[in-house]
Amino acid sequence: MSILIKGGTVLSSTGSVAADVVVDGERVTAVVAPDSWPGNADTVIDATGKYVLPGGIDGHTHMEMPFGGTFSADTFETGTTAAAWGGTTTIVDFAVQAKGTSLLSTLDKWHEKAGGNCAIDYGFHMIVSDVNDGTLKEMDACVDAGVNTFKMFMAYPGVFYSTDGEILLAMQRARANGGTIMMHAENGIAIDQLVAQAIAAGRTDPVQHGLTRPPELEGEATHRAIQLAKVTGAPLYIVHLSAAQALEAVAVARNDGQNVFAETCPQYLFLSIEDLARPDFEGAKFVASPPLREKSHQGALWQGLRTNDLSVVSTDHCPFCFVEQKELGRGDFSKIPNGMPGVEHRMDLIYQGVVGGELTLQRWVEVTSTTPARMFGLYPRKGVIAPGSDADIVVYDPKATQTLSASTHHMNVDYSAYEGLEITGRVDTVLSRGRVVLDRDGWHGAKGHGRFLSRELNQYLN
Ligand SMILES: NC(=O)NCCC(=O)O
Ligand SMILES: [Zn+2]
Ligand SMILES: [Zn+2]
Repeated sequence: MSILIKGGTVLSSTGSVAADVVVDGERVTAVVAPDSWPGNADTVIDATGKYVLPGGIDGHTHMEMPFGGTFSADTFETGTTAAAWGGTTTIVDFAVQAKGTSLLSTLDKWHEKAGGNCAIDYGFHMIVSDVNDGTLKEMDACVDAGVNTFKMFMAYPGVFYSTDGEILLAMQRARANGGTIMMHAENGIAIDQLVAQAIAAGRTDPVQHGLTRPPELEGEATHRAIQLAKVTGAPLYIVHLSAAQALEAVAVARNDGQNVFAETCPQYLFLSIEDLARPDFEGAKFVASPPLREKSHQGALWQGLRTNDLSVVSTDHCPFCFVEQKELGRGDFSKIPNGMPGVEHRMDLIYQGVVGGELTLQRWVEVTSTTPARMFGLYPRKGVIAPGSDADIVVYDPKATQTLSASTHHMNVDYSAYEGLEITGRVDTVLSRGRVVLDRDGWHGAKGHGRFLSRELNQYLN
């Protein structure tokens, strides 16, 4: 089955060019000057006036994640389908080690959950929540199994939290086996005290979630994680960075030549603590950790994306329904399941940065696709349109407009964090490994099309 995508502007992280793209089977076979391909394709996609870009890679999602006594609402099927609707053709989700269990049994469990259910390709990171001799040894086996990124938590004492000593041990192991430690950097010990004080004083509304997790405690934890990484020589990737103080710590380390990388998420660029403060428990829709910040942080984050101190935009997609799930924390904000939906809107929202002059087109592609591909060991199979690459391709209409809404999105969650937001740009057609999974006629994908990606090591280091 061959496909010719003709008449479009092909984007990469380094430039844009008028070109036609030829796909044969699952791969790109040629990128040629307009109208120069002599062959006859089975299917021709007219991309006139549109961008043709490598499919998005969302390196931070949580499908069916156990959290706070419930599970995030998207299954691997619904979540990967929604991702594709938004122009994302690869996700890297998190397998979650429960305390007292092994990493390899955890990995088996996540393979069972995702296998045969994903509409697009997927990989796994491993959440390490129980550091012991067995776990440390198993980290090597995870690397061999293509899961070489290990998320640890300085937040959530009693749940996912690791002590500084445990983090140090895991970093030493990652230093030895080529893995990368991903860090949820918030000072959970201090935060828990602030949370207990708020509850005792009767301050129980969702906005307290933000007020008890001040940006200084993200900045402090980020700095501490960076120092532990420096002592051990391990590479470090800060996940869901939200605060200017944390960005400053990352920038200092990078200027020093340390292998520290960071991602932010659309919610920190577009939403704020004012959303957490919405009345009638509406703020619960916006409870995620780190919390939404004052708007003053947003300019620093956009700047960080330009300077590459923030190299990746992921979503931290972790949806919980407002009715039934967020409800668990009515009367006690600390019981609201942490997380927000977003996997469907990342490409569109970051494109607003292009529309608004914050980012170039090339940088849009770089932070949403090419850098995640390199960071998570998938390049050049993913993250670029070039001969030999997987034909994960998005045809994007830069002039179309759309209004984001729960009534039209495809995520399995009963609200949109961006309800009513009018934006410019829209996904037109998406190919996943050469299969047109959606176009203007609708959905043509299928659960089970997505394959597990055994990933190479971080390509910025190896
Ligand atoms: N971010 C969040 O609130 N929920 C998902 C788990 C995590 O990434 O910490
Ligand atoms: Zn986290
Ligand atoms: Zn997360």
